[in-house]
Amino acid sequence: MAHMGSSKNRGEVRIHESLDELSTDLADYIAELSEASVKERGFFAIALSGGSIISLMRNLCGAPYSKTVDWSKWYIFWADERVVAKNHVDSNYKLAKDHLLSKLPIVPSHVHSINDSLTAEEAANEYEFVIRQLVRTRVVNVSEVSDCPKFDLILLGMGPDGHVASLFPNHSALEEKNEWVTFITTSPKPPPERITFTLPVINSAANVAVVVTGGGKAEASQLAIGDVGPECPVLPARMIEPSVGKLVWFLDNQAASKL
Ligand SMILES: O=C1O[C@H](COP(=O)(O)O)[C@@H](O)[C@H](O)[C@H]1O
Repeated sequence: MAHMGSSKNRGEVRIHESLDELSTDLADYIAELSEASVKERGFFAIALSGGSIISLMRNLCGAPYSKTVDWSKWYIFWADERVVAKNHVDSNYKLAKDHLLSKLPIVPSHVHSINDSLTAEEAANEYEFVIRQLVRTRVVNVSEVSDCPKFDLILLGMGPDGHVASLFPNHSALEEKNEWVTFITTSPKPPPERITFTLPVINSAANVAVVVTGGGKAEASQLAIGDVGPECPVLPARMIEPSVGKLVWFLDNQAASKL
């Protein structure tokens, strides 16, 4: 049974006793948001991350979701991507394709990944252009309070250093206010070249979920969600503050052990 709570201005916090329980809750949450978005707008625009979150979404591939979710209305994006070939072991696209997308009846033309033949800067610019076209046709909604896209759901993981998407602590990409998608060539976690949604885009989403598991992330979880003093470092994960959207944290007991 998950413990639910809220942390001052840090959204809803769901703490799970096991990874199985977390996966079940995460699949239910995503399916409910999909149903609500399709009913309201006719589309479900979801941005994925790489890393551990993909295997934690595994329950979506089975019953009842294979029958109850309207997969034809899903449009897939990435909150961040490593600038490597699509068949490279480091590719977030490959990870999602191998373990999730290939098992779901998603329309291939609804899957929007980066162009892997470009430089990081070109790939970021082109990806932003693609998103702009889809905002124009309202496949991706637009924010009422910024000129940013309003994704129905952005799913994020968090590294032990508190990074989310490819927004790393003390990196200048955190300051980007104008671009929707930016690029970095100096990621402290390999591979070095990446593209990433910027904070304004993440904070304009209708829903943001951050999924964090394992004791190695307990300290960062405390700094990202807990009551901390002004002397504590402000991690990128703490900068996730949707302006009108809803923020939900999915933690296991170990990641939540210092909250
Ligand atoms: O490099 C990345 O790391 C984060 C966190 O990954 P995790 O395996 O620790 O959950 C991930 O969310 C991001 O998409 C990825 O590019």
